[in-house]
Amino acid sequence: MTDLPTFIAGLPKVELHVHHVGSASPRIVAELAARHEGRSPVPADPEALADYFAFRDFAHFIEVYLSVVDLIRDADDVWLLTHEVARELARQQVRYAELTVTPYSHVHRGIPAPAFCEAIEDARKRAEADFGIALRWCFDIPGEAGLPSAEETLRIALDERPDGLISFGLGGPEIGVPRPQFKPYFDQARAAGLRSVPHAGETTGPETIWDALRDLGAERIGHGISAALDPTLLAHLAERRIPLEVCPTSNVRTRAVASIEEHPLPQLVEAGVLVSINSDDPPMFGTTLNDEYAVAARLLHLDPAGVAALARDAVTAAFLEPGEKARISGEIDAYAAAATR
Ligand SMILES: O=c1[nH]cnc2c1ncn2[C@@H]1O[C@H](CO)[C@@H](O)[C@H]1O
Repeated sequence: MTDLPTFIAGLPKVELHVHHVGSASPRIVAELAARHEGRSPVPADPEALADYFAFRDFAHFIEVYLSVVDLIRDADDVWLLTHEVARELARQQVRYAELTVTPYSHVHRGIPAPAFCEAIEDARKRAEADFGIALRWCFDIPGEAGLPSAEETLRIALDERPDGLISFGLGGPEIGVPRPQFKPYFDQARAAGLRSVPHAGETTGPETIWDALRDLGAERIGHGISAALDPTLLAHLAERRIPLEVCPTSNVRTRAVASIEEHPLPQLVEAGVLVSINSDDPPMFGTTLNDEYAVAARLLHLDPAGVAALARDAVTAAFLEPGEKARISGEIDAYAAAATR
């Protein structure tokens, strides 16, 4: 029997809640910072960068996040970031990932939408060829930029419509950014066949999750951890099999949760809610997807069979064609059977 970290490292997985810029490794950040020497507060030195990625609170996290977004100045930077993020996911045996990108933030910094979409699409196709990983895009609205960014994000999604685009999201701060105002944009995105996956209940209460369900037609919820405070919501999510994209270490590092021991993941699972485990912004939180599976295994007291079941739940929650779901689940079953023989 292999030890749990080794089992997790080799386990085929999917990742559903991971941010494009948030996945820039220290090496990539250093390379991008070096390209724009001196004009950024983001340190190029990996040691200094680890200290830079320490957040007083969620608002401070968003401020730091946007300083890394500033490093991405042209389509080449976009391509480099995307291809390297795919490499790191594939290294962790990720077969399929829904990567959240925020086109508004890059277009707003001078990268034309067609060039941005061409860069992510070319990197996506090259990553599939180079690493055997399937990437799909969630275009998300940076909530702090309000309705103008919602308008622009929807326009880019519908006008450019890159082949890999499958979903429409809403990120950034929740406090002071009520979900209902974004209903018209989610209505149009869903009418165009995009799946609805807003963040909600990360730094605010269950009512934000109810708003995301009722006003934005959410099919999955980004984070959604405050559902643990509302038994009616828990029952609703469980009965309707509405998945939560849980990112345990993220919630501790952004101070949304005081400590990993207090994370509500066990209550969510106990209530029968379908949960996927994700890394969110791994280098910024000093974690990896594999580390997040190890954290979940510890919090949920899982053995390898239990961890394999978590991986299968993420496949269930994915916006994947049924045949692809069956293929990846079959890989998980075969791996788990061999490893636990
Ligand atoms: O954990 C998170 N919660 C909310 N937004 C996030 C998170 N990680 C990265 N972003 C990103 O923050 C940017 C500014 O709004 C958005 O691009 C969003 O995708």
